[in-house]
Parts: sequence; C-alpha cells; structure tokens
Amino acid sequence: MTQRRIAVFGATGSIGVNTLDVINQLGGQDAFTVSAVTGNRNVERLAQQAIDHNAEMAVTADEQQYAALKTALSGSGVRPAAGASGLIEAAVMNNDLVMAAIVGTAGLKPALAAARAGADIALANKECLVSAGPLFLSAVHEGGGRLLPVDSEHSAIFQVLEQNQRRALERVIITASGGPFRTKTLEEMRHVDAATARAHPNWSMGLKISIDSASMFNKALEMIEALHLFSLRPDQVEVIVHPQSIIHSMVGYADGSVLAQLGCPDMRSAIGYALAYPHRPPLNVERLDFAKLARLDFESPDEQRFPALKLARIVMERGGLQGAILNAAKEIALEAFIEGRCGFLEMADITGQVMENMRGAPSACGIEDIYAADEEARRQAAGLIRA
Ligand SMILES: NC(=O)C1=CN([C@@H]2O[C@H](COP(=O)(O)OP(=O)(O)OC[C@H]3O[C@@H](n4cnc5c(N)ncnc54)[C@H](OP(=O)(O)O)[C@@H]3O)[C@@H](O)[C@H]2O)C=CC1
Ligand SMILES: CC(=O)[C@@H](O)[C@H](O)COP(=O)(O)O
Ligand SMILES: [Mn+2]
Repeated sequence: MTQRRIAVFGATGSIGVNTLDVINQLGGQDAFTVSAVTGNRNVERLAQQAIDHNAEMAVTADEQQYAALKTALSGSGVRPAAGASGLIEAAVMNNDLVMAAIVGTAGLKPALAAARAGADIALANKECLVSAGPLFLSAVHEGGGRLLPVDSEHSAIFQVLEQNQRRALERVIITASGGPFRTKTLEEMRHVDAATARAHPNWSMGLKISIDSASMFNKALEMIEALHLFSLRPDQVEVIVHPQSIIHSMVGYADGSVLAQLGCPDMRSAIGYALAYPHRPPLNVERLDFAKLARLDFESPDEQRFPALKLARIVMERGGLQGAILNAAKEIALEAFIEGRCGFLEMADITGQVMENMRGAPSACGIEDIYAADEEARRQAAGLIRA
C-alpha cells in the first residue's frame, strides 16, 4: 500500500478509536500520515491520540475546550484548533482519505468540505446521507474522491457488489440485531431507561447509536442511507432481524441468488476495508467459528413495536427534506430520552408528528434548505417534548 494522508473526524469516539487501531494494524506511520484528529469534549484523549499518531493538527469542535487542548499539547509540536473553522481546516488539508465518524448532523459540514476537496470519504456518519443524500453524493462526485461505506451493513453490501453484477441487483437485505428490546412488548418498552437501552446485545458502540439500535431508529437511518448510497428504489430495501449480527447484510440478484458478507461483530473489519480499499488487508480480529455458532436466526421486523421503520418508508417515498426532518427531530427526542425528559416510545411519536407537521416543507434540497428544515424540526420536536 502506498502511504496515504488521512484525517480522522470523531477520533475520540468508538469508530475513531477503532480507526486508529486499524491504522496501526495496517502499518501505522509507514502506511498513513495522520494530518488531523478531531473530537469534541474528550480533549485529554484527543491530545494523546494526536501525539501517539504524530498528527499535524488536533481539533476540538467545542471552542470552550481550546485552552485545555492547547495545554495538553504544549511542547508536542501538534497544532491545536477549535470550533467549526478548525474542523473545516482539517477537512481540506490535502487529505487522500477522511474518516467521517462524528456523531449526528454535526458531522455534515466537515464531511461535505472534505468531499468537495477531493478526499476519499470513509463514511461512518450515516446522518450525512440521511439528511443530505443527493447533496452529499454530488459533493463527492464534484470532488472526484470515492465514497467508501463504513457502516457495517453498507460495507457488507458494498463488498458483495464489488464482486458481482450491479445490473442484476434486485434487492438489498439489511440485517438488524433487533437490539436489547427485540422480544419486549410495547408496554414493557414504555418504561425502559437509557441505561437499559444502551446495552446492545452484540456491538460495542457510542451511546447514541446504541440507543438508536434499541428503538430501531438506527435501522431506519440505514434504510435511507442504503437508498442513497446504492441508488435504489424504496421497494428494493428490505430489513430482516438477525439477532446474532453475523451476517452484516445481503444482496439478492435477478437469478434468485442471495450473496452475503459475514464476520464477527467488530467494526475494525469494515473500517479496514474502507481504509485499505481496493485491497482486503490482513486484520487481527476474531475469526468466525461456525461450529460454535451452530445456528443463525431470522425474524420479520415488527413495525408496530418499532415504528421508526415505518417512518423510514415514509421518508424514502416522500424524499425531499423528510430525511433531514426525521433525523433532526429524532436527535432532539433522543437527547431528551437520554436526559430522562421523554419516554422511549415517545421518540418515534415525536419524530412522526414533526414529519407530518412539516410535510408541506419545500422540496428544494440545497444546504440552506437542509439546515432550515433541520432547525425547524428541532424547534418543533423540542416544543412537543415540553408540552
Ligand atoms: N460505533 C459504531 O460501531 C458505529 C457507528 N456508526 C456511526 O458512526 C458515527 C460515530 O459513532 P460512534 O463512534 O459510535 O459515536 P461516539 O459517540 O462514540 O463518538 C462520537 C465522536 O463525535 C464527536 N462529537 C460529538 N459531538 C460532536 C459535535 N457536536 N461536533 C463535533 N464532534 C462531535 C465525539 O467527541 P468527544 O467524544 O470528544 O466528545 C466523538 O469523537 C455515528 O454517526 C454512528 O451512527 C456507524 C456504524 C457503527
Ligand atoms: C455496527 C453497525 O453497523 C451498527 O449500525 C449495528 O448494525 C447496530 O446494530 P443494529 O442492527 O442493532 O442496529
Ligand atoms: Mn450499521
């Protein structure tokens, strides 16, 4: 592999830490120059990562943390930066590759800037495609870089499609673990708290995506993500509950064949595929033991207990700004749930209500329209929570 220049956005989070581990596994500074690492609140970890990986710059998105970051980096030779301008600067540092792993729509502007600057984008931040699918894809196209999915399901589909005929694709089948409440009744789910909801059965991930898995909002986002990423029609996007999370997703073809990508639930596999693309690098991750697994199970998703899936179908059919609206309202409801201000089931109620209220929003999808819809959806969702 030739040496490449990489910026890691969201370095202090779950994907970010795994990305830096994969960089080490792929040869560390012999394989990659780390131009920048970014974080938000965890400046101690950010500074240590920047020093360990000999980064040129470390950026905290939170301007209040700048002084602490500067102190932690003093004498290291790493340049500290902060805020939106710092993130944009890191995005356009002549990078070959950018890991987009900030959580939420906060990651959209830097990822757009990196795409426009021509870097390959390793995309973990699914919100970029949910909120701004066509705009984001145009930015990648204009910049001339490649879009390399990191989300495990989309990496699986991407890997299957690499070896097979795109023209014969009939459907994608996205697997879902079903989360910690897969077998709970609606009544039981009404009373769950964030500590229970964040306990994912198979994956070790950040707080927000873990709770989104429990409500299946994560799967809702992934349906919309797949629609844009693979240029699908809504009826070509299927979801199947697969509690073991061993099959990461599948593609069904015109001859009736279904091809799948399998592996232990470890994000370093999908990250490694994106970082080494088009090569498949050796990685020190656990190997599947089929005899030990013994069985793989499947169930139809239950849209009554997990209405987020229905909301995703509405977004896919309506298009326009509905993805941005769903995501923004969901982010506000999720924050409220984490803080104990809203119930688990209310997250979907609030999101669905805001989507209905804003159904007549203009269909233009420029960046200003997206941010206006995002802001209005947040305002409305906050109003519903207070009510
Ligand atoms: N974790 C996983 O296995 C998977 C994650 N994803 C997606 O990847 C993205 C990251 O997820 P994950 O790593 O789990 O999340 P984490 O919560 O673990 O990490 C989030 C990262 O974003 C930073 N951050 C938080 N808020 C802001 C902000 N306002 N501005 C800039 N940076 C911010 C955090 O900084 P700090 O910690 O310093 O505050 C941290 O570096 C999400 O979009 C998620 O859906 C997709 C598939 C799998
Ligand atoms: C690892 C990853 O890609 C997550 O998005 C994971 O798929 C979440 O699991 P769920 O299937 O429970 O949403
Ligand atoms: Mn996923």
